[in-house]
Amino acid sequence: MDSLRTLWPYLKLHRRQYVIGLLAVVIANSLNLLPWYFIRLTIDGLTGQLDTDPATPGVTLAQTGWYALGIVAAAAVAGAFMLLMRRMIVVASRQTEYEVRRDIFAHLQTLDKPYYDRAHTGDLMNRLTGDLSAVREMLGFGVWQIVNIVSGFVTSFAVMFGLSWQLSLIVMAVLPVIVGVLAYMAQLINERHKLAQEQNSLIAGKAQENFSGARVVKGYAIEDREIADYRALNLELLRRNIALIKVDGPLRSFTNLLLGIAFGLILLVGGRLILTPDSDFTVGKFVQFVGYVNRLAFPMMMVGWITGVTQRGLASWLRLRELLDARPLVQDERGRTDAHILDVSGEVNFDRVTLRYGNQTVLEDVSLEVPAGTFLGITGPTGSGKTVLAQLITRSMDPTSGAVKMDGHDLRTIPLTTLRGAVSVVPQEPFLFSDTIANNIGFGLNNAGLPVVPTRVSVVGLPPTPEVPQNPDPVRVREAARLAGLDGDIEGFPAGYDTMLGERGVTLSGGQRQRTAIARAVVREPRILILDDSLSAVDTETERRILDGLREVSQGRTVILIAHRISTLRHADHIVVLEAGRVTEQGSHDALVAQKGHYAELERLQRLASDLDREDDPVADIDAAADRLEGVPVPERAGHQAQRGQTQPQKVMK
Ligand SMILES: Nc1ncnc2c1ncn2[C@@H]1O[C@H](COP(=O)(O)OP(=O)(O)OP(=O)(O)O)[C@@H](O)[C@H]1O
Repeated sequence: MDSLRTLWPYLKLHRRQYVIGLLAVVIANSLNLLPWYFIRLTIDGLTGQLDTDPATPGVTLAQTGWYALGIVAAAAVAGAFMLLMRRMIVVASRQTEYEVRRDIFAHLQTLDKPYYDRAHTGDLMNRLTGDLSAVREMLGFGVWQIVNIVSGFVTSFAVMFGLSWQLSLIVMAVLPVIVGVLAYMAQLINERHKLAQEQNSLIAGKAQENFSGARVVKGYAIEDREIADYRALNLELLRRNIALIKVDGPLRSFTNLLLGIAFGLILLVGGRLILTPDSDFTVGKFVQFVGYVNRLAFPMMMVGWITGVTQRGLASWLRLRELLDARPLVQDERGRTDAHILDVSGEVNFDRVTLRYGNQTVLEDVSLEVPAGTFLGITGPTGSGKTVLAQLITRSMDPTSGAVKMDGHDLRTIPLTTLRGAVSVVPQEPFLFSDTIANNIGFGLNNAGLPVVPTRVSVVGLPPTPEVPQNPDPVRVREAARLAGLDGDIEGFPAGYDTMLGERGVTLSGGQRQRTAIARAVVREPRILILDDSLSAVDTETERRILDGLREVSQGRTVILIAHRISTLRHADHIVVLEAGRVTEQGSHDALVAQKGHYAELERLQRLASDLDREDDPVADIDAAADRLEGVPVPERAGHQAQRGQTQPQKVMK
């Protein structure tokens, strides 16, 4: 019931269609009673039962012609009403499917990273396809058949009782047993269908992961294991599907037997009624009655099936509701979010921030002040909390205690659209779409001027499919590509900026992917640009070009660069070293080297490594590449003294 209530907002959009469609079903059902009536008149006429004079036939050829015409006319009109029903109910179910799909997709867009970290893509896909189809089937074919069955039973029984109450009682005695057996069967089918659906989700998830991780599978040459795993899942699906098929075997035979018994009894009692002297039960009436019983057989069989369709539809709707009811961990809150904050300058402040996942403390008592326009470097051992620190700035999650602030506003008071419009992140593992490289770079630009998509589609004729503009400003795209050091590579591609990437086009190298993601972030001209280990896959020469670009970008912007390579960080205004979630060192490159802590050790090791490399490849020499940067105007570096284990806020000076 509750699931029906939540479906109502969608159903009520199509109330009119459902009412007209259902009336059409009832009318068609009533009209379908007529042919047997005309047959009865003909038989009774032919057998002389309508005539008092046995010497002449009780029906003329002309009359038979009219009856035949009546049968054809009834069939034609009933057919027209069935067409009307399809036009109304089946179309309404398709429209509802469109609306639910549209809403779920739009809602999924509002969910955040933690949701997608937990969700299985295969399962989401399965819900959007399999479950949505099950709901559509319930709302279309299901609704139609329920009304068809109910009106079929009511109209048929009304006439059948008029013909013979004795025969009607026989049918009524057998009918509930058959319907009960079929309903039980439907329940079994439903349970087993659910098991099969769950297995389908697992299979979809496995295939999706395998396709996404194809490189890893190939790299480790574990195709055979993958095939075996998939085969096991597939076999289990087959087993569950066979169990599903097996449900109705013996039960269907049993209902057949019951029907046979019912017809036997009808023949016996009906024959006796006809043969009883002075009885008004004629052969024609008997044939008409049997015709109606036959007509009931189909809806009877459908009862079980429809129960299954309805149960499946409702269960699927509940699964879809789970998607619609999911809420992002982080969202705007009435009373807390200040809608007046429309822009931020880029100043970030961590005020005694601690973040815990369960029992694990990921960040502890982190305090940091980053004035707008700072070039901030973050380094530290793997797992020390660098990414998490950056994620707090985009409010992927909220701190367990303390506060992250921008321009003095707690992030929780800044509208998410303002915040996410102000910050661009280049993630560690960039994702590229199967689209042109220009569209991949300009991905974040096309949010304005989108076509208005109708919320409801009309029954007669559909509006044209809206064209979503896909041409981000080419000048900005080229400039971003230049800043990311990608322009040279793109010019070498077959179709330049229109080169397709991914499944339908060229495959980019790791470094090219990283630079595409950097260009994508830069093109939006964000107030705060965060690069999470985004230069790890490029050589030092390319790194130098990107850093040059970032220097240009960083004029008036805050750039936060997470990196393991000292060469990447050395010219940052301020560098923070994280260890086990705590800020253990911070200051300028020179100050940190002088401090002889973790940073200085890292610098020494990397310098030694590059000294060794230099003999083979002078370009790979990190220091040499970094030295070339000396010609680039570097803003005055942070002038404060770094302190080891500092937890008090540190002002980062430009
Ligand atoms: N969603 C999460 N749930 C639980 N733990 C998490 C989650 N995200 C991160 N962590 C944990 O937080 C810690 C810090 O992770 P983080 O990704 O910030 O490390 P990092 O310093 O960026 O490492 P790397 O240099 O390897 O990228 C790790 O121990 C990680 O396992």
